[in-house]
Amino acid sequence: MTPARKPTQPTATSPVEAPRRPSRAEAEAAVRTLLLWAGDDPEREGLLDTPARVARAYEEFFSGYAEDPVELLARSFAETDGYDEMVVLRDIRLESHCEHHMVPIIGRAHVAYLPAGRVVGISKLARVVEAYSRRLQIQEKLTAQIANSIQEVLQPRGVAVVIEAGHQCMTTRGVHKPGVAMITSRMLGEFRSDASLRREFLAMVNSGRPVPEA
Ligand SMILES: Nc1nc2c(ncn2[C@@H]2O[C@H](COP(=O)(O)OP(=O)(O)OP(=O)(O)O)[C@@H](O)[C@H]2O)c(=O)[nH]1
Ligand SMILES: [Zn+2]
Repeated sequence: MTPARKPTQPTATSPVEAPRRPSRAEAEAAVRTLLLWAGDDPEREGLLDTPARVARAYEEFFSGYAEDPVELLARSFAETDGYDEMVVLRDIRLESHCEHHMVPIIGRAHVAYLPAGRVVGISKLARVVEAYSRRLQIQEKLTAQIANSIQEVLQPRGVAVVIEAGHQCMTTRGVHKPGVAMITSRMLGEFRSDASLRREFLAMVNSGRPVPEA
């Protein structure tokens, strides 16, 4: 698992330092520069507090870097009377930001696993979705990270993750195509090897429904 705030890994030949986190004052100064870049006046009354507001908003949007999904999934329960059927969490609201344009990705995630003795608190699956969503992302990596972390920590017989989302970098700028859904999936273990399980999961989440507009 990649530790928080270390996007690059050192290699044997070239140790890579995690980038220094700027101070809040430096972050606010950067927002003032962007306000000027947008063509406005950061000194006018309506914008005076905006750099501080944006810094606070970033703390919220990107709080996932400080979350450790392994910790979130660490507590599991074995008293299930042998329950070994699929557990599905459907329609988990997903709010992320695209790493290319830093604009919202809005959608929903569907997460399933096949317990192997132990089950996890269902809110923890939604928390794992949040921990990875509240970072700069591309949807493929987000989907894989959610599935991989559940597989690694819980070690179930299989994990399935589907994400359906709209990307505001495609709706409010650039190619301007509203209503386009990006759908990604990651199937591990028995979900990957057993087509009928996969179909059962996909039927449960009914992934063809309209995606929320970005
Ligand atoms: N695969 C993938 N691409 C994404 C995702 N989010 C945004 N993109 C795309 O990332 C690409 C970045 O392409 P660039 O050509 O470097 O950027 P750009 O000039 O702003 O591209 P346009 O969006 O086409 O204007 C764009 O095609 C985006 O649509 C994602 O989650 N996954
Ligand atoms: Zn983008």
